[in-house]
Amino acid sequence: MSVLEIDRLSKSYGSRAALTGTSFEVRAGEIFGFVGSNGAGKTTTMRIVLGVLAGDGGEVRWDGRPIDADLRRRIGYMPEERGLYPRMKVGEQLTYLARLYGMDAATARASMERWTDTLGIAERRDDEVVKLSLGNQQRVQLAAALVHEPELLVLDEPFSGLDPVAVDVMSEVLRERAAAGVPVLFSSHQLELVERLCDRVGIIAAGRMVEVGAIDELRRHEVPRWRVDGEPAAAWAPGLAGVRVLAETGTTTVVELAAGSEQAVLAAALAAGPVREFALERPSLTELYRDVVTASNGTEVPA
Ligand SMILES: Nc1ncnc2c1ncn2[C@@H]1O[C@H](COP(=O)(O)OP(=O)(O)OP(=O)(O)O)[C@@H](O)[C@H]1O
Repeated sequence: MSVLEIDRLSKSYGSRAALTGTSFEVRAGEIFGFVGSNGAGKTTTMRIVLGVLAGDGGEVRWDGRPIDADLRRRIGYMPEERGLYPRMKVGEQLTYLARLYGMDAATARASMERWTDTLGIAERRDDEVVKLSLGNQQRVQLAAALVHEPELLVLDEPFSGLDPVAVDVMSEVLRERAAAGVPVLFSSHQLELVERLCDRVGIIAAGRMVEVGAIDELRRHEVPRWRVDGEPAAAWAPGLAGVRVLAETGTTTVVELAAGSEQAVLAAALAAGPVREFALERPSLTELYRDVVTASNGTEVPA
Protein backbone atom coordinates (compact mmCIF):
# COMPACT_ATOMS: atom_id res chain seq x y z
CA MET A 1 0.00 0.00 0.00
CA SER A 2 1.64 3.23 -1.03
CA VAL A 3 1.40 6.16 1.29
CA LEU A 4 3.05 9.52 0.94
CA GLU A 5 4.13 11.07 4.22
CA ILE A 6 5.08 14.70 4.50
CA ASP A 7 6.78 15.10 7.81
CA ARG A 8 7.52 18.49 9.40
CA LEU A 9 8.72 20.18 6.22
CA SER A 10 10.23 23.60 6.57
CA LYS A 11 11.43 25.99 3.93
CA SER A 12 12.41 29.65 3.84
CA TYR A 13 13.10 31.85 0.86
CA GLY A 14 15.65 34.23 2.31
CA SER A 15 13.99 35.71 5.38
CA ARG A 16 10.50 34.60 4.27
CA ALA A 17 9.33 31.41 5.95
CA ALA A 18 7.18 29.54 3.42
CA LEU A 19 6.76 26.28 5.37
CA THR A 20 7.05 25.98 9.11
CA GLY A 21 6.71 22.29 9.97
CA THR A 22 4.06 21.09 7.53
CA SER A 23 2.93 17.48 8.07
CA PHE A 24 0.25 15.29 6.49
CA GLU A 25 -0.09 12.05 4.63
CA VAL A 26 -1.83 10.91 1.49
CA ARG A 27 -2.96 7.31 1.57
CA ALA A 28 -3.31 4.67 -1.10
CA GLY A 29 -6.48 5.13 -3.08
CA GLU A 30 -7.49 8.48 -1.63
CA ILE A 31 -7.98 11.83 -3.25
CA PHE A 32 -6.48 14.46 -0.98
CA GLY A 33 -7.35 18.11 -1.56
CA PHE A 34 -4.69 20.58 -0.59
CA VAL A 35 -6.21 24.01 0.02
CA GLY A 36 -5.00 27.31 1.39
CA SER A 37 -4.75 31.00 0.62
CA ASN A 38 -2.44 32.41 -2.01
CA GLY A 39 1.07 32.09 -0.70
CA ALA A 40 0.17 29.58 2.03
CA GLY A 41 2.77 27.06 0.86
CA LYS A 42 1.04 24.49 -1.37
CA THR A 43 3.31 24.78 -4.39
CA THR A 44 6.39 24.87 -2.19
CA THR A 45 5.29 21.61 -0.52
CA MET A 46 4.63 19.91 -3.85
CA ARG A 47 7.93 21.06 -5.30
CA ILE A 48 9.77 19.60 -2.32
CA VAL A 49 7.91 16.30 -2.76
CA LEU A 50 9.07 16.23 -6.37
CA GLY A 51 12.61 17.26 -5.55
CA VAL A 52 12.35 20.34 -7.76
CA LEU A 53 13.12 22.31 -4.62
CA ALA A 54 15.09 21.27 -1.54
CA GLY A 55 13.46 21.73 1.86
CA ASP A 56 15.39 23.16 4.81
CA GLY A 57 14.14 20.51 7.20
CA GLY A 58 11.76 17.60 7.58
CA GLU A 59 11.32 14.57 5.38
CA VAL A 60 9.15 13.15 2.62
CA ARG A 61 8.63 9.39 2.76
CA TRP A 62 6.94 6.93 0.50
CA ASP A 63 5.95 3.67 2.09
CA GLY A 64 8.16 4.57 5.00
CA ARG A 65 11.25 5.19 2.85
CA PRO A 66 12.75 8.65 2.41
CA ILE A 67 11.85 9.70 -1.09
CA ASP A 68 14.66 9.61 -3.64
CA ALA A 69 15.11 10.06 -7.38
CA ASP A 70 14.02 6.47 -8.16
CA LEU A 71 10.79 6.81 -6.21
CA ARG A 72 10.14 10.21 -7.75
CA ARG A 73 10.20 8.68 -11.22
CA ARG A 74 7.05 6.85 -10.19
CA ILE A 75 5.19 10.11 -9.49
CA GLY A 76 2.96 11.83 -12.03
CA TYR A 77 3.38 15.58 -11.53
CA MET A 78 1.49 18.52 -12.94
CA PRO A 79 3.56 21.57 -12.04
CA GLU A 80 1.94 24.95 -11.50
CA GLU A 81 4.09 26.47 -14.22
CA ARG A 82 3.00 23.63 -16.55
CA GLY A 83 5.84 22.57 -18.79
CA LEU A 84 5.03 21.20 -22.19
CA TYR A 85 7.05 21.84 -25.33
CA PRO A 86 4.73 24.25 -27.15
CA ARG A 87 5.97 23.42 -30.66
CA MET A 88 5.91 19.66 -30.28
CA LYS A 89 2.90 17.65 -31.42
CA VAL A 90 0.65 16.34 -28.66
CA GLY A 91 1.05 12.66 -29.52
CA GLU A 92 4.80 12.84 -30.10
CA GLN A 93 5.27 14.75 -26.91
CA LEU A 94 3.35 12.31 -24.74
CA THR A 95 5.09 9.31 -26.31
CA TYR A 96 8.43 11.02 -25.80
CA LEU A 97 7.67 11.69 -22.12
CA ALA A 98 6.59 8.08 -21.58
CA ARG A 99 9.86 6.92 -23.20
CA LEU A 100 11.82 9.24 -20.89
CA TYR A 101 10.28 7.36 -17.98
CA GLY A 102 11.56 4.08 -19.40
CA MET A 103 8.59 2.70 -21.36
CA ASP A 104 9.41 0.84 -24.57
CA ALA A 105 8.22 2.44 -27.80
CA ALA A 106 5.11 0.30 -28.28
CA THR A 107 3.94 0.64 -24.67
CA ALA A 108 4.60 4.39 -24.73
CA ARG A 109 2.55 4.79 -27.89
CA ALA A 110 -0.30 2.66 -26.52
CA SER A 111 -0.32 4.65 -23.30
CA MET A 112 -0.36 7.94 -25.21
CA GLU A 113 -3.32 6.68 -27.24
CA ARG A 114 -5.17 5.51 -24.17
CA TRP A 115 -4.80 8.77 -22.28
CA THR A 116 -5.55 11.05 -25.21
CA ASP A 117 -8.71 8.98 -25.79
CA THR A 118 -9.72 9.12 -22.13
CA LEU A 119 -9.11 12.84 -21.88
CA GLY A 120 -10.94 13.68 -25.09
CA ILE A 121 -7.96 14.99 -27.05
CA ALA A 122 -7.42 12.08 -29.46
CA GLU A 123 -8.23 14.29 -32.47
CA ARG A 124 -5.51 16.71 -31.45
CA ARG A 125 -2.62 14.21 -31.40
CA ASP A 126 -1.08 15.65 -34.56
CA ASP A 127 -1.42 19.29 -33.50
CA GLU A 128 1.29 21.29 -31.85
CA VAL A 129 0.48 21.97 -28.20
CA VAL A 130 0.54 25.74 -28.76
CA LYS A 131 -2.38 25.45 -31.20
CA LEU A 132 -4.68 24.02 -28.55
CA SER A 133 -6.96 26.07 -26.32
CA LEU A 134 -5.69 26.53 -22.76
CA GLY A 135 -8.17 23.99 -21.40
CA ASN A 136 -7.08 21.40 -23.95
CA GLN A 137 -3.44 22.16 -23.17
CA GLN A 138 -4.29 21.38 -19.60
CA ARG A 139 -5.79 18.04 -20.63
CA VAL A 140 -2.48 17.32 -22.39
CA GLN A 141 -0.69 18.34 -19.22
CA LEU A 142 -2.72 15.81 -17.25
CA ALA A 143 -2.00 13.18 -19.90
CA ALA A 144 1.70 14.04 -19.47
CA ALA A 145 1.38 13.39 -15.73
CA LEU A 146 -0.36 10.06 -16.35
CA VAL A 147 1.31 8.63 -19.43
CA HIS A 148 4.00 6.68 -17.60
CA GLU A 149 1.42 4.98 -15.37
CA PRO A 150 2.58 6.64 -12.15
CA GLU A 151 1.90 5.16 -8.75
CA LEU A 152 1.29 8.55 -7.12
CA LEU A 153 -0.21 11.75 -8.52
CA VAL A 154 0.79 15.25 -7.41
CA LEU A 155 -1.15 17.92 -9.27
CA ASP A 156 -0.78 21.66 -8.70
CA GLU A 157 -4.11 23.35 -9.47
CA PRO A 158 -5.11 20.90 -12.20
CA PHE A 159 -8.62 22.34 -12.43
CA SER A 160 -7.81 26.02 -12.82
CA GLY A 161 -9.22 27.45 -16.02
CA LEU A 162 -11.14 24.34 -17.09
CA ASP A 163 -14.67 24.40 -18.47
CA PRO A 164 -17.30 22.31 -16.64
CA VAL A 165 -17.00 19.40 -19.07
CA ALA A 166 -13.23 19.32 -18.71
CA VAL A 167 -13.65 19.49 -14.91
CA ASP A 168 -15.87 16.40 -15.11
CA VAL A 169 -13.42 14.56 -17.34
CA MET A 170 -10.52 15.35 -15.05
CA SER A 171 -12.52 14.48 -11.90
CA GLU A 172 -13.46 11.13 -13.37
CA VAL A 173 -9.84 10.35 -14.22
CA LEU A 174 -8.72 11.20 -10.69
CA ARG A 175 -11.50 9.05 -9.20
CA GLU A 176 -10.56 6.16 -11.44
CA ARG A 177 -6.85 6.46 -10.57
CA ALA A 178 -7.66 6.60 -6.86
CA ALA A 179 -9.93 3.56 -7.22
CA ALA A 180 -6.93 1.77 -8.74
CA GLY A 181 -5.05 2.45 -5.49
CA VAL A 182 -3.07 5.53 -6.52
CA PRO A 183 -2.78 8.28 -3.89
CA VAL A 184 -3.83 11.56 -5.48
CA LEU A 185 -2.69 14.90 -4.03
CA PHE A 186 -3.96 18.03 -5.70
CA SER A 187 -4.20 21.70 -4.82
CA SER A 188 -7.14 23.89 -5.70
CA HIS A 189 -8.94 27.08 -4.81
CA GLN A 190 -12.24 25.62 -6.09
CA LEU A 191 -13.57 24.50 -2.74
CA GLU A 192 -16.91 23.18 -3.98
CA LEU A 193 -15.04 20.91 -6.33
CA VAL A 194 -12.67 19.82 -3.57
CA GLU A 195 -15.66 19.07 -1.36
CA ARG A 196 -17.25 16.92 -4.07
CA LEU A 197 -14.14 15.06 -5.06
CA CYS A 198 -11.91 14.56 -2.06
CA ASP A 199 -11.82 11.88 0.57
CA ARG A 200 -9.79 14.12 2.84
CA VAL A 201 -8.59 17.69 2.76
CA GLY A 202 -5.70 19.54 4.29
CA ILE A 203 -5.95 23.26 4.99
CA ILE A 204 -2.62 25.04 5.07
CA ALA A 205 -2.28 28.56 6.41
CA ALA A 206 0.95 30.52 6.58
CA GLY A 207 3.12 27.46 5.99
CA ARG A 208 1.48 25.23 8.55
CA MET A 209 -1.20 22.57 8.21
CA VAL A 210 -4.05 23.78 10.38
CA GLU A 211 -6.65 21.08 9.65
CA VAL A 212 -6.47 17.66 8.05
CA GLY A 213 -9.30 15.19 7.72
CA ALA A 214 -12.47 14.15 5.98
CA ILE A 215 -14.86 17.07 5.67
CA ASP A 216 -17.21 15.49 8.22
CA GLU A 217 -14.33 15.31 10.66
CA LEU A 218 -13.58 18.99 10.15
CA ARG A 219 -17.26 19.76 10.78
CA ARG A 220 -17.02 18.17 14.21
CA HIS A 221 -14.71 20.96 15.36
CA GLU A 222 -17.36 23.56 14.69
CA VAL A 223 -20.02 24.82 17.09
CA PRO A 224 -23.24 23.36 15.59
CA ARG A 225 -25.30 25.77 13.51
CA TRP A 226 -29.04 25.51 13.15
CA ARG A 227 -31.40 26.98 10.61
CA VAL A 228 -34.71 28.21 11.99
CA ASP A 229 -37.47 29.18 9.58
CA GLY A 230 -40.05 31.04 11.61
CA GLU A 231 -40.56 34.38 13.29
CA PRO A 232 -37.65 36.88 13.28
CA ALA A 233 -34.94 36.11 15.86
CA ALA A 234 -35.83 39.28 17.75
CA ALA A 235 -39.11 37.60 18.73
CA TRP A 236 -37.51 34.58 20.43
CA ALA A 237 -33.69 34.73 20.69
CA PRO A 238 -33.07 37.60 23.15
CA GLY A 239 -32.36 36.35 26.63
CA LEU A 240 -32.02 32.69 25.63
CA ALA A 241 -28.89 30.98 26.96
CA GLY A 242 -26.47 29.36 24.50
CA VAL A 243 -27.74 31.12 21.36
CA ARG A 244 -25.74 33.28 18.98
CA VAL A 245 -27.51 34.69 15.94
CA LEU A 246 -25.21 34.52 12.92
CA ALA A 247 -27.42 35.61 10.04
CA GLU A 248 -30.99 36.41 9.10
CA THR A 249 -32.35 36.19 5.58
CA GLY A 250 -36.07 36.54 5.01
CA THR A 251 -37.79 34.31 7.55
CA THR A 252 -34.69 32.17 8.09
CA THR A 253 -32.30 32.67 10.99
CA VAL A 254 -28.99 30.85 11.34
CA VAL A 255 -27.87 30.41 14.93
CA GLU A 256 -25.01 28.78 16.75
CA LEU A 257 -26.37 26.71 19.61
CA ALA A 258 -24.46 25.43 22.59
CA ALA A 259 -24.90 21.68 23.07
CA GLY A 260 -28.07 20.88 24.98
CA SER A 261 -29.87 24.17 24.24
CA GLU A 262 -31.68 22.96 21.09
CA GLN A 263 -35.02 22.00 22.65
CA ALA A 264 -35.31 25.22 24.67
CA VAL A 265 -34.57 27.26 21.54
CA LEU A 266 -37.11 25.36 19.48
CA ALA A 267 -39.70 25.83 22.22
CA ALA A 268 -39.00 29.58 22.35
CA ALA A 269 -39.24 29.89 18.56
CA LEU A 270 -42.53 27.97 18.59
CA ALA A 271 -43.89 30.15 21.36
CA ALA A 272 -43.26 33.15 19.08
CA GLY A 273 -45.10 31.65 16.09
CA PRO A 274 -45.08 28.76 13.60
CA VAL A 275 -41.69 27.12 12.88
CA ARG A 276 -41.52 25.72 9.37
CA GLU A 277 -38.00 24.34 9.67
CA PHE A 278 -35.54 23.67 12.48
CA ALA A 279 -32.53 21.92 10.99
CA LEU A 280 -28.85 21.36 11.62
CA GLU A 281 -26.73 23.16 9.03
CA ARG A 282 -23.83 21.26 7.52
CA PRO A 283 -21.21 23.91 6.87
CA SER A 284 -19.69 23.68 3.42
CA LEU A 285 -15.95 23.37 2.95
CA THR A 286 -15.93 27.04 1.97
CA GLU A 287 -17.43 27.97 5.36
CA LEU A 288 -15.12 25.61 7.25
CA TYR A 289 -12.18 27.02 5.35
CA ARG A 290 -13.10 30.61 6.20
CA ASP A 291 -13.46 29.75 9.87
CA VAL A 292 -10.18 27.84 10.03
CA VAL A 293 -8.17 30.40 8.11
CA THR A 294 -9.63 33.29 10.06
CA ALA A 295 -8.98 31.52 13.36
CA SER A 296 -5.39 30.80 12.38
CA ASN A 297 -5.16 34.38 11.14
CA GLY A 298 -3.05 33.24 8.28
CA THR A 299 -2.62 34.31 4.75
CA GLU A 300 1.07 34.75 4.12
CA VAL A 301 3.82 34.50 6.69
CA PRO A 302 5.07 38.04 7.24
CA ALA A 303 8.54 38.60 5.81
N1 LIG B 1 10.99 31.40 -5.63
C1 LIG B 1 10.56 32.08 -4.56
N2 LIG B 1 11.29 33.09 -4.03
C2 LIG B 1 10.86 33.76 -2.95
N3 LIG B 1 9.71 33.52 -2.31
C3 LIG B 1 8.93 32.54 -2.79
C4 LIG B 1 9.32 31.76 -3.94
N4 LIG B 1 8.33 30.86 -4.19
C5 LIG B 1 7.40 31.05 -3.24
N5 LIG B 1 7.76 32.06 -2.41
C6 LIG B 1 6.99 32.53 -1.23
O1 LIG B 1 6.70 31.38 -0.43
C7 LIG B 1 5.37 31.45 0.09
C8 LIG B 1 4.60 30.20 -0.32
O2 LIG B 1 4.38 30.24 -1.73
P1 LIG B 1 3.69 29.04 -2.53
O3 LIG B 1 3.83 29.32 -3.97
O4 LIG B 1 4.19 27.74 -2.02
O5 LIG B 1 2.16 29.22 -2.08
P2 LIG B 1 0.82 28.57 -2.68
O6 LIG B 1 0.05 28.08 -1.50
O7 LIG B 1 1.14 27.58 -3.72
O8 LIG B 1 0.10 29.84 -3.30
P3 LIG B 1 -0.94 30.00 -4.54
O9 LIG B 1 -2.25 29.49 -4.06
O10 LIG B 1 -0.94 31.49 -4.75
O11 LIG B 1 -0.37 29.23 -5.70
C9 LIG B 1 4.80 32.77 -0.40
O12 LIG B 1 4.99 33.70 0.61
C10 LIG B 1 5.63 33.10 -1.61
O13 LIG B 1 5.71 34.49 -1.80
